[in-house]
Amino acid sequence: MHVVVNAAMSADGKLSSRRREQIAISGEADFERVDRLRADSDAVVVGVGTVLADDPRLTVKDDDLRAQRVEDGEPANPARVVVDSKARTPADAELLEDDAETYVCVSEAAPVDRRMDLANRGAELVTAGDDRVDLLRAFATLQEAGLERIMVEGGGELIFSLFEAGLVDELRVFVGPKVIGGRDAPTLADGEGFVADFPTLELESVERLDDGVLLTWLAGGQ
Ligand SMILES: NC(=O)c1ccc[n+]([C@@H]2O[C@H](COP(=O)([O-])OP(=O)(O)OC[C@H]3O[C@@H](n4cnc5c(N)ncnc54)[C@H](O)[C@@H]3O)[C@@H](O)[C@H]2O)c1
Ligand SMILES: Nc1nc(=O)c(N)c(NC[C@H](O)[C@H](O)[C@H](O)COP(=O)(O)O)[nH]1
Repeated sequence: MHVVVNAAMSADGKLSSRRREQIAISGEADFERVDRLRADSDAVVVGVGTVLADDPRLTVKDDDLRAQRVEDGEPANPARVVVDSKARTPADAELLEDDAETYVCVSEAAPVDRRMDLANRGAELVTAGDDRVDLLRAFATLQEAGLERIMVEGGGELIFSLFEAGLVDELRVFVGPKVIGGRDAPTLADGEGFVADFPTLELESVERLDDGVLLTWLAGGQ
């Protein structure tokens, strides 16, 4: 399994505003790059915070990229995965629409009726962890289901936990030309934060894109 975390952050490191409203940080070229990365993935993963804030569809937008996947014997869209301890994904969420397979990873603490609602909407449920989704176990189950090329689209809580679990192989960050500010606005890695044993990265490439810069880092540098 290869896990790429992809996100767009403002020049001051925020993923969205303090109201958790989605903000276009990427320009056209970066959104096209994200679409190509989705098309090259077996699954696109988000946390339930992102589902509740943005209601994303997580499909490949470009018709030619979808057609190419089908030609290659793959489903038109990658699978979608929500990390959702308490099964809070709304039954009318866009990513439960039937344009791709959807996995919802829940914990034992998720109410049974909520799990049933999601199963009735066609979601594949993966149960891992007591109170919170155990990411190592959930990702192992996804791998068993044949999902090898994983793209994570955020948000900051999930990204932190993936670094904590040692699951990140690559980090691609578009740094865009906006200042969002706000001590409570989501950043690239939120959660508890590290106080020691900080994950380290090795810079793979730097690319000017739109009016910002795309940084590609590999996990496990000096
Ligand atoms: N700019 C970008 O590239 C980008 C991408 C995605 C999201 N966002 C923004 O990020 C915000 C949402 O991010 P967020 O940090 O609030 O939520 P998130 O998407 O990271 O989801 C976090 C939630 O996932 C659940 N969860 C279950 N198990 C977990 C685990 N082991 N570790 C961590 N979380 C676990 C918890 O309910 C937790 O609250 C929104 O404002 C959205 O617009 C921006
Ligand atoms: N790459 C990127 N640049 C941005 O400027 C921005 N705001 C996001 N935000 C990511 C967030 O998760 C969105 O919800 C999904 O990118 C929406 O996905 P859809 O279009 O619904 O498929 N992502």
